[in-house]
Amino acid sequence: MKSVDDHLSDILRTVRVLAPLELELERALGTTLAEEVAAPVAMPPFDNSAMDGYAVRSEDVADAPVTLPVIDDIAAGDGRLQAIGPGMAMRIMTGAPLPAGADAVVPVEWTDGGTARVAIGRPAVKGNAVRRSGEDVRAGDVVLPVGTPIGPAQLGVLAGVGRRRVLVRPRPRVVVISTGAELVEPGLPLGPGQIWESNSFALVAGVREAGGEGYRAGIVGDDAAGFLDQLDAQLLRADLVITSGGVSMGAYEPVKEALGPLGTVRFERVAMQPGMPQGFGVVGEDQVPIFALPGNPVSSFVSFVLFVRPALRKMQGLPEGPTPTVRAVTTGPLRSPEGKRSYLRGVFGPGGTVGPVRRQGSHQLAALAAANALIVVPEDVTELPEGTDVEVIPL
Ligand SMILES: Nc1nc2c(c(=O)[nH]1)N[C@H]1C(S)=C(S)[C@@H](COP(=O)(O)OP(=O)(O)OC[C@H]3O[C@@H](n4cnc5c(N)ncnc54)[C@H](O)[C@@H]3O)O[C@H]1N2
Ligand code: MOO
Repeated sequence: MKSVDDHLSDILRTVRVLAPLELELERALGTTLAEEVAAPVAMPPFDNSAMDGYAVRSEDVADAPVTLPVIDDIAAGDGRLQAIGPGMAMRIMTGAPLPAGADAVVPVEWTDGGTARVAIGRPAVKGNAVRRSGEDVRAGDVVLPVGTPIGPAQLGVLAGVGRRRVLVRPRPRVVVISTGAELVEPGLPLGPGQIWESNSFALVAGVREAGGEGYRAGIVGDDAAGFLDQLDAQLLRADLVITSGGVSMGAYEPVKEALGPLGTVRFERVAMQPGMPQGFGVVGEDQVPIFALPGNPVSSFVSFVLFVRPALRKMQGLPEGPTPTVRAVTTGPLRSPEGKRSYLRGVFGPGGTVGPVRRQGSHQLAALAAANALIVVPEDVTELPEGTDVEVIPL
């Protein structure tokens, strides 16, 4: 059987980072920066007041209390300003440009608030309540390097340095196709032998959380030709395809049947539990990567976390590597099949502990939903006593 690490290496070797795209700022949230962004001018672009108060020359208020004539009012946004001479004050608002000659702002709270003359109660030192030009960023400074994930604060600084459009690695568009004649859309009544389709909901949500755009392409029955038609139609809009079901050893395995003969998708047994049967390769003229995940709900979910999420990160230009883990100490004994790496569903407890949930079957979706972690048990370990230090993937 192939190891989990080898399978992930093959995937990351095949998957390519998406071509960059220029987007309006409003559409850039969740993408990754594909250019270095520098400030075209200093930020702030001019010296300005940090408070509402009075612009003064600090030497004129050094012996406060003093009273000075107020010769002008400066609001934020005011353009051309007269300079301030010795012994004068100007009323100034937060964000308004500091007039030439002034080197300090006296907050209004230290004064009588006068408009023609102002009584200043205490001295303000040079630079008091003044925000200097370039104090945030100097002209030409890089504010965001290539590869930065764009969140709210990064969007803020892009706009703050005057950008309207930005070059990014776009969100990967991912189509999820579920296969299985037994599957029914949730919300519709179940007939005999049927279950509600759930994998595509979890997978699309996982794609979105990982920074992609996920689309459910609906359910395909156990018919290879029908599956290929659906795949063909979906390839037009997909950077990546995920299928679930139809990859094991049964008599009706439409995904394996349809993709196997293409020769570009390999179906393998990976030494892991759950998620042993895995298909991966490329399809179509554009060599779109395709993951053929096993149908058991926990298996498809765990496969997503281990294999699809790292692929999506690479496509977005984010740092490559396996899904990160943390350490925790087990609160109960664990069992694992020999020769397979297990990903047991668990719950983090207080103080860095983790315990397995009670039901560990690949079909036990409710137990997965009750877990918040996958406990990793290495291939060569079959039993672990309580109190063992283990690797854990937070969910
Ligand atoms: N003889 C063998 N049988 C099986 C083997 C094996 O090695 N030899 N492997 C088992 C393992 S492990 C897994 S995992 C599954 C994988 O099966 P498939 O990928 O072919 O998936 P299906 O047979 O279509 O479905 C499996 C199971 O999951 C349910 N399912 C499928 N799709 C969905 C969905 N979208 N939403 C909810 N539930 C879904 C389906 O009803 C089945 O119960 O094969 C084992 N068998
Ligand atoms: O390996 Mo399968 O994925 O147990 O259920």
